[in-house]
Amino acid sequence: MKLVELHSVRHCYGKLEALHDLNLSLNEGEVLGLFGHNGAGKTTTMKLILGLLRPTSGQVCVSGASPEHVGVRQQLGYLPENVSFYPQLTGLETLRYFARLKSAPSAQVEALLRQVGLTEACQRKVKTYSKGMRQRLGLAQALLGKPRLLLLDEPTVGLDPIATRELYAIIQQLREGGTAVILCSHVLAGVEAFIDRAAIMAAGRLQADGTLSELRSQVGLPSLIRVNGLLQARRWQAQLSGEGFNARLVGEDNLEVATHNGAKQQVLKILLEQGDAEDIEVRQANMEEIYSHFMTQPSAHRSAP
Ligand SMILES: Nc1ncnc2c1ncn2[C@@H]1O[C@H](COP(=O)(O)OP(=O)(O)OP(=O)(O)O)[C@@H](O)[C@H]1O
Repeated sequence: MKLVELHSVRHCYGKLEALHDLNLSLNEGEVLGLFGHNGAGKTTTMKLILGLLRPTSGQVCVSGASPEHVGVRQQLGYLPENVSFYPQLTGLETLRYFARLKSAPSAQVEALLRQVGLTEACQRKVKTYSKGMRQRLGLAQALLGKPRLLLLDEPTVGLDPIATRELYAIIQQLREGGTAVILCSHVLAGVEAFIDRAAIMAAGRLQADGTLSELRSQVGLPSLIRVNGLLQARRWQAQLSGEGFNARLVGEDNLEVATHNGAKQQVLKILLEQGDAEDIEVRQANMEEIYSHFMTQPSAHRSAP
């Protein structure tokens, strides 16, 4: 059984149809990246899964039941986009307060503060916390009760690169522990390493859904082979271009060659044969490129909700 299943879900806010015929599912322990432009319907999708909204039509199931079911709600953790706390409470008091609200064992509080790196700051008032600290406290709050499914709405907004990496490391630990995660984000750089699947939404519809390798083969974007420190780069560019490859000179001694799967080995063989490259890097299409591809498809330009 899938942990989450959305069947033909429509959701309307009054006359505005925010989601049209959405079908989406999630397995236990899977991390799904949910991406899309502003207003694409990501938060609405999350709220339906959380049971905070009801679909206008269609069905939303979590663990085979309605998310409004108390037993199901207890399996869910949510970090909203704009997390806010009582500024006068300390981190520890805040988490104890949420533990009571969620009927989670108070023994989890200190362990979670440790997990998100807030032990030392836990006696400080939340109003003195930085944005990154508040996000981490929000994550600890979402993890109370050991949820089977964690929904994170823009968890890296406002985080510096180190804090972002730390947050992803926590998601990685959770995944290893079997927690499923839906990660909704506009920050696509580097996200590939932390997700199992990506769903891309535009104007309330799903444009794409699959593992990264499935999406890569759907989009057919080339891999880039970058060769650094190549003596006579210009000569190699001419040879590769002569053989029909798209080879671009970068500076005087670097080459960038765009190749599709079948040709990758052939290009690498040609480049290795002349043996004077300092470094060769092969880079597959990343999430930003995959996303841009789907967003420039005509189907992504139906009138926005
Ligand atoms: N409470 C609401 N009342 C009316 N319209 C709403 C409401 N919430 C969202 N919408 C509309 O529904 C559509 C989808 O919004 P949603 O917040 O789900 O998008 P999103 O993908 O999360 O956007 P963002 O990336 O900007 O957070 C948008 O057109 C939005 O204006």
